[in-house]
Amino acid sequence: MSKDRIPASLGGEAQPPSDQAPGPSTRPRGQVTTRQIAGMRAGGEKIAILTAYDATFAAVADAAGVDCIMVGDSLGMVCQGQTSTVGVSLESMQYHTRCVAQGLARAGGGALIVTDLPFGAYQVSRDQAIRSAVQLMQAGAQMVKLEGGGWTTDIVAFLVERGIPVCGHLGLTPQTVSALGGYRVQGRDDVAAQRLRADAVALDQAGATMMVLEMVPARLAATVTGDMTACATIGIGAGNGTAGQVLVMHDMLGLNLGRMAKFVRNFMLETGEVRAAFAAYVRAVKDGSFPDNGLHGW
Ligand SMILES: Nc1nc(=O)c2c([nH]1)NC[C@@H]1CN(c3ccc(C(=O)N[C@@H](CCC(=O)O)C(=O)O)cc3)CN21
Ligand SMILES: CC(C)C(=O)C(=O)O
Ligand SMILES: [Mg+2]
Repeated sequence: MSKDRIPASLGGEAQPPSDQAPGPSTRPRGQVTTRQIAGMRAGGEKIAILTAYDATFAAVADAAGVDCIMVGDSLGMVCQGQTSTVGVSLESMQYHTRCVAQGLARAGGGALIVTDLPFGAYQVSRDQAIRSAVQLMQAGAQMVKLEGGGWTTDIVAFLVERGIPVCGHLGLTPQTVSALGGYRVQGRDDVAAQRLRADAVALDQAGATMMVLEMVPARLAATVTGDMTACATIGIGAGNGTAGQVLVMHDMLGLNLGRMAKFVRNFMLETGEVRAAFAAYVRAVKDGSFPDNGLHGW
């Protein structure tokens, strides 16, 4: 699906980069679909995403205009107080997905729900991956996200063929923090950059609708977002050349247990109120003013 460019008749004509901020979102009210995400990627409207883990915050983020809500396994860190995402269970992901889906249903919200497959729920086999993904879809997810390149291509294609939209995740993949040796920038040298580009193309061809690029050099993320792939690249600490952005909700509200990552902007400081902070984030992503720190020094 992601290989098919959206025809101009559906508003999918690619636009050259522009200094001018795009107008208000053309997304119709109601449920955001994978088709609309593909159209936004092709048409140049930036995709604004926040994480949420419960009904109330999900409904408030939706009302502020986020296109997707990610039920991230970061909940292990921000909700459960763990120091990594490695210990998060599939049951926890189901529970928080249900909370978010219920909140959106009750508020009449239409943001697309993307839930992380947690560590250990897709590494064993394609069988295990589809069973886990089905559990998340039945809990209310509308797309599942999994981390890694190379070896995941096969799993992504398998899920997509069976009707489960997939979001990839390359660069800093927190589930493999032990192997990576810490939460650090990825794809810096030529070999690592080439591997990331190859992984991105493979995920795109396997049918991924979206792809998170976490803590990679801005130039590399922008290259992957060019003609190389058709899927919607979503950056976090990856500059502003991606098709969209995501932040952990708590971070952009200025709330954290540990050290705040450099790529975070605290939207509470300029707004003083949660609803306004979410709205300011959506506006800043849509008009391209967040992130504003170019290469982030990496
Ligand atoms: N609250 C929260 N926000 C996140 O963005 C997040 C989570 N939790 N949990 C899952 C992963 C882990 N992530 C992280 C965790 C730490 C850094 C960090 O410490 N970055 C430093 C180091 C940079 C470097 O050494 O190159 C930074 O200053 O940005 C970044 C992303 C992103 N995800
Ligand atoms: C930050 C997003 C991309 C994520 O994976 C998470 O919240 O777990
Ligand atoms: Mg995650």
